[in-house]
Amino acid sequence: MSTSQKIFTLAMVRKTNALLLGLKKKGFGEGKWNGFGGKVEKDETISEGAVRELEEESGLVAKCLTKIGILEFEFVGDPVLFEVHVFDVTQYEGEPVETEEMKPQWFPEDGIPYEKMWPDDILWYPLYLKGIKFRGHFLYQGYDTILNYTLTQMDHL
Ligand SMILES: Cc1cc(-c2ccco2)c2oc(N)nc2c1
Repeated sequence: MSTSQKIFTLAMVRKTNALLLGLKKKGFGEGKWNGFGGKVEKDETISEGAVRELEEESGLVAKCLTKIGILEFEFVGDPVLFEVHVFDVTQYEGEPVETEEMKPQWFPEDGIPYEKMWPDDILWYPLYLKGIKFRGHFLYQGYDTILNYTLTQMDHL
């Protein structure tokens, strides 16, 4: 089966015991709280794409990113495979601002609104918050149901 891969970024911005999430106001994932990210353009590296998307969507300029995960998403009946590179951002400049795409809000690590997020998040956030790197593959049916998944701890990414 011919699957095409599309590379996306997801930047998770953290400060002491709190995580910055954005409410997606339109487009893919509308109505869900998520990290900040999007497509990687042809003329940029994956981490350059992550820095660009974070600034476009939140106004924050990442000064240091750490690759912490790779998530693959496929949807029943759709040959496109989403390959999402997840980064942890703890050093950044600026204050988060609402943009056309995203309404940012800080959440305490023990108050993450999983019921208003992608269903995979509740599965890998606990690893992320413990500093464990991961690789996951999720088969979605529609945007709200995971039919099956694998999630593996990785020592290096
Ligand atoms: C299918 C899917 C896509 C993304 C995504 C696209 C761009 C950045 O992330 C997700 O992000 C999360 N947390 N679950 C996700 C599921």
